[in-house]
Amino acid sequence: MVPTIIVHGGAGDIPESRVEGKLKGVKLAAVIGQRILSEGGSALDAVEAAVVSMENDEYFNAGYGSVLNVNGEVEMEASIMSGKDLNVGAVTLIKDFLHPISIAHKVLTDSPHSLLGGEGAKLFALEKGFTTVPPESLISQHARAALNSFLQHGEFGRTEIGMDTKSDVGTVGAVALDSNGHIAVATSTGGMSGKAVGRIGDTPQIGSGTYADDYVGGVSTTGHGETILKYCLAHSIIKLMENGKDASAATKMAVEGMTKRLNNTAGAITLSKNGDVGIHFSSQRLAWAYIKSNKLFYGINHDEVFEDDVSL
Ligand SMILES: NC(=O)C[C@H](N)C(=O)O
Repeated sequence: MVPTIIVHGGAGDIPESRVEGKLKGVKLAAVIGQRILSEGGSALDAVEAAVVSMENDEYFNAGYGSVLNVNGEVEMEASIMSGKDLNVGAVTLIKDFLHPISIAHKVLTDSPHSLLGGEGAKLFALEKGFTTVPPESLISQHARAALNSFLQHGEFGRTEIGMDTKSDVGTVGAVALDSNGHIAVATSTGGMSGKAVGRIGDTPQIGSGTYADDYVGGVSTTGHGETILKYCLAHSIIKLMENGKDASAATKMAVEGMTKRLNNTAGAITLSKNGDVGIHFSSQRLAWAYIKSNKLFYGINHDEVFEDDVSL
């Protein structure tokens, strides 16, 4: 099996000033993940490493740079899934760790549970040796400005259709196929600016933000959480593929179907079990990148594909 990785850096109405930083970040994340795969590493390790790289980057709404809830606090969530055995790990309401995706991965490997939240997730992380960081150290200037703008003009629940909120975008995700034919998916987010304290979105919910099945493929989603979770967007795409659609057609059909039915936007990245790629977004933009046959493909606007040579 030829190993492949695809990553995204969030769907939405991404302002011009954030385009370059996001493209740089998704390209780097794809290279980091692909390096692990090309050395024979697992899809799970590759997607974690790709997401960790974007959690470190203030251009994304995950880890450092996460958007803020209505009280001005970071509350992050993440999930990871192994297509080999359908094992999952997810965390939510994480306030003081830099890498929620790594804690989610530990839940997958070291816990009998699938989703841990809040205080329990913190206890688990501490038990497993993760170190806390001061919550303020996760807050970027951009996230603060986004909350201020939300508090002045925002209406929670509208992304692009009907309302201009440029601040929520930047959830990150990765889907990888390794040389053993295993698929893994990871997704991580700070959620949405101005969300209620304790709000949980689509990202930690398996079938909505993340799904992986070696028999079919893997999907990571981004966009308006309350909409994505009603449609179980990631699993909707998997179902369409199971019923014969290719990765590209299934991704487009489910994202467009969700948008039509629920009048809100999202994006998704997909890999089939054979490594075929699907990318679709009903939002204005979605930053994405993938690597195939030593070529790095990437883009952010509709109908746009750039290509670079890549040396790993
Ligand atoms: N930008 C995003 O993708 C936000 C995320 N899906 C959420 O609603 O929590």
